[in-house]
Amino acid sequence: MSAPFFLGKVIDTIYNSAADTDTMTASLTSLCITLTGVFLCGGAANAARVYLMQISGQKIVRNLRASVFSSILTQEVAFFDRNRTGELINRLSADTAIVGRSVTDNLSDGLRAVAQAIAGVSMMFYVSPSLAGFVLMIVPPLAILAAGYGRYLRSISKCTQEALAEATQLAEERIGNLRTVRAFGKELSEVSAYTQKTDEVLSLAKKEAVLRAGFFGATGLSGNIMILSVLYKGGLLMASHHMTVGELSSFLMYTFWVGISIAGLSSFYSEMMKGFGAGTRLWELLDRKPEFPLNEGLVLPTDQIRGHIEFCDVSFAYPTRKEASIFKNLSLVVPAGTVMAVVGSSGSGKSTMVSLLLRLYDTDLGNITIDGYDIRDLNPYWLRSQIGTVSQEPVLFSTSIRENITYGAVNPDAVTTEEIYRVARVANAYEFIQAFPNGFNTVVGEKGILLSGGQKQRIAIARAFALDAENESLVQEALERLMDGRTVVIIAHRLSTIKNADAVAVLDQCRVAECGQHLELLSNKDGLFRKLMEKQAFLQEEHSRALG
Ligand SMILES: Nc1ncnc2c1ncn2[C@@H]1O[C@H](COP(=O)(O)OP(=O)(O)OP(=O)(O)O)[C@@H](O)[C@H]1O
Repeated sequence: MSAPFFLGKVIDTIYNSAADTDTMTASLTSLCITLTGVFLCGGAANAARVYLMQISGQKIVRNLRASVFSSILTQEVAFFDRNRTGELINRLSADTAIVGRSVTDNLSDGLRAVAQAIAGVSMMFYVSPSLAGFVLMIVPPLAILAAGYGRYLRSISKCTQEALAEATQLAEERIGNLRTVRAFGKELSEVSAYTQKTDEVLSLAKKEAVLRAGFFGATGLSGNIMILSVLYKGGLLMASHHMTVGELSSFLMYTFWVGISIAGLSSFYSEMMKGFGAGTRLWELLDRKPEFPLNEGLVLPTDQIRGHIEFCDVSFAYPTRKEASIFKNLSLVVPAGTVMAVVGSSGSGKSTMVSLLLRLYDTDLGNITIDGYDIRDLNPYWLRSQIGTVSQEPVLFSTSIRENITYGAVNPDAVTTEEIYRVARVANAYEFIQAFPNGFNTVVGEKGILLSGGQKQRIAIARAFALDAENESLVQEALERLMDGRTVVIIAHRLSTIKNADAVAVLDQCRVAECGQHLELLSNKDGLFRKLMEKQAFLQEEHSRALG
């Protein structure tokens, strides 16, 4: 007996031999045994399917997260001027989770629904091709409806993720800067701003719910239409003796089965479209090629580097503000082994010079050379590893002091405790670190918030030392040791720092307006440097008067 007819034949037997109790009992028993067997096998197969899909789905999510994170970290710095942290974090956590869900539970349930639908439809065709053809006429309009619904759901899902990203961005920024929010007493207004953002998410969720309800209603209705058409057309076929009661009953069962599969399929389809919507933003990020490479280009032998820096006719504007020129034909020479102090009014481009030297951005015109090599030909990763940076506001990570110091090393795991102690001593940081109850294992808090400004700077100096393995005067002394035997560019505000420099460059009007030794520049009464220093002396005087 062929399989698709099995149930039909069983029903026919039961129907035809209703009077024959023995045959009926035998038939019912065989039906029960068969169904039990099917259930047991189905149970085991189901368990295996769910387990395998879960594991492979989680692996997909893990790989997706790692690829997205790697893609984010390799983008050029200008990318981060355009994309905000909270939004990127949202892509990494929420978007990947949605895509993950659509490829784990959902894909597994979807595959089962597809298999069930294929089996059911094949059975229907096997039992009665003409009836199956008639009943399945509902499929083309349903497919058109599904296509429209899918497209709309995808765009709603994308909008929802974007709204959610904005809410996350707001939360991330305000929580990260809670001290400022509190200082200005803005807690309540920030809460209402956040609620407003999440309201957008809610209204999109409502739209999605309406859409989903409509689609699910339509698929449910199509199931009912299929049953009704089986009863109608099947009834006619039976009346004209083209179908037996058993065949019609089994056909009806397969139709139910296909109806249930369609409900499962529509749920799968909805989740998949939602996943696609969230995924669009992820694929954009994954496919994005950084504007310049991270680890390609010339690597010079370390013993050949002298550190002669030249800015030649450099013109530059930030990519996000192309119309505002920062430099126009700026030229500056910093001879190897010398200390150059760069001064200028606020916003004149001092930090920008350092960003260009580190090749965080490329110049628009002109070039920057180190020992005659254009930095665009050098491997950026290697270039940065040759430059130690100590910032006025050093950024520490919320790990231990030990980890923050070794972060500067090429291979942090290889740095010994003795080396860490040595660099900490040179940076004048050893004493205060050891005074903490947990010493070098003290966790510094987010962005080093649990330390004072001077302590943060000294740890940053130790970190810059690790590269090659209570206050201003200590920082200054530590800096002097760091500068020994190197070419140094200092962005200086204080005369005390400028005094120790071999030369001073004054930035003004997008170029180097004055350059020379500080005494020489000071002697020029109408010079910019003189004016800047007079202003600073005046401000310092004001400041001490206000304090005292
Ligand atoms: N990432 C950026 N995108 C767009 N514009 C920027 C960016 N960073 C700085 N700028 C602008 O470039 C100009 C120079 O900034 P820069 O930080 O180099 O000045 P600075 O001389 O170091 O200032 P300060 O003494 O106040 O620290 C400023 O007008 C600033 O607004």
